[in-house]
Amino acid sequence: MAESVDINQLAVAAKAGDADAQYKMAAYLSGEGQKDAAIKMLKAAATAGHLDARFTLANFMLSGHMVDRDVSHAVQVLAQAAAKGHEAATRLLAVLKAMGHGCEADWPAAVALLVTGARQGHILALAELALLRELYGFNDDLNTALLLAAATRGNIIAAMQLVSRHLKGDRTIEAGLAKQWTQQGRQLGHPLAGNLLPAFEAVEAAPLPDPTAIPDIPEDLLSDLATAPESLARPQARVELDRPHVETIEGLISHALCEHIIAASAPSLAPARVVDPKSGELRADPYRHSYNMAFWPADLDLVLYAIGARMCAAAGVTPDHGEMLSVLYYQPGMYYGPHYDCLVPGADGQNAELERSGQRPKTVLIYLNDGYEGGSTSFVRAGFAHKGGIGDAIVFQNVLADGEIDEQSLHESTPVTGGVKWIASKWIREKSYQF
Ligand SMILES: O=C(O)CCC(=O)C(=O)O
Ligand SMILES: [Fe+2]
Repeated sequence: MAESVDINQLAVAAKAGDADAQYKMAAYLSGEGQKDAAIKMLKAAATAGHLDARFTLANFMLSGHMVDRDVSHAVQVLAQAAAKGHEAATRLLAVLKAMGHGCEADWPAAVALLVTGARQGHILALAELALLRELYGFNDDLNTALLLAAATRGNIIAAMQLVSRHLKGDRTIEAGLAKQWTQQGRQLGHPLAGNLLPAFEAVEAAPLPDPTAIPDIPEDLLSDLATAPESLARPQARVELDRPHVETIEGLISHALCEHIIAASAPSLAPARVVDPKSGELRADPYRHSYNMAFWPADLDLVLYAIGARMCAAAGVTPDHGEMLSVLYYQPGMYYGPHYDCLVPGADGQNAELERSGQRPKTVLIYLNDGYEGGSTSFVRAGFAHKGGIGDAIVFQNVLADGEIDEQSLHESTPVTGGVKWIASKWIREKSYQF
């Protein structure tokens, strides 16, 4: 059998010290369920300097999959791979430096890694640098050039950002290319592409432009982005209700950033599930009839991290108090039944959670799209319902001043009756969130 010959050859090469063969052998052994042998191979490849092996090993150490969890060691291994220009390692290291996960929090160092990646032509870094600059209030030709460079190198998120701008009257790309990228977006499952296609139905497709050169990224760009995202100025909050305490903030983030959250979350959305307390198995959640996902550190990018930090700031806490940024997606008929976001002492698993990171005193939501019917955030006892526009936030308090659950905070998402609803959610903890 061809495969077994390949594996035999691989095993021989791995034994002889070929790092690439060791890396491939590790994947094969892992697939065969030989965990210990797989990890030994992976470590051998990483020690020999194989960059993908270092990145994979760091991811395992970060999550505790296959090896003991060791976040600070993961950071060291990522730093070694990033120093040699490994794209994914540079990107993940930037997020961990921003979070201070396994290392000291160092926002300027995180930004410097993003800029280094962009200068090296890393596709995601080019797109993310443009979006981060937008979050910092810079909307200029450099952003357009960064998005264009990412899009022409095949990044569909950047391409769809330019399509979306085109629909708002920006003529960086012409209609034929907008159509072509939208069709690609649809094939790749970009969540916004399907809806946009009719806008270009009558247009002739154009050939792809040649990949443009990497734009010049000036040195002073670093100082433009040096302020930590939680310290940036924010639009004024408006108090909507005293009990529960509800505030709204118009335009906490821009439309383009909402589109980025939607696009980044879509591949991981799954129907909401709960663990059945009797069988211990996952089953459909009777209260939560929506699709959802959460961005764990390895799924984040610096833009998403900065958005999360901004949400925490809107709740008056530092970023470490926020749980993972989550996204909820409701199709017609879907809803999130009446619930409290705060933890209930004595409920299964919640005592340990309360002990670890304290209560969940506040919730921050950002409305990511509009044009749907139904789907308001409704405080069922307080008789207050709200539906924000794109990029608007709502911040509400789940507990009273004495820390007890505020029964008035019982809330729901009413059923969506037309179109689809996207929302980003961040639950805020009393103490630094331990995960
Ligand atoms: O979708 C909504 O409006 C509510 C979401 C929510 O209650 C939550 O994420 O805790
Ligand atoms: Fe909630």
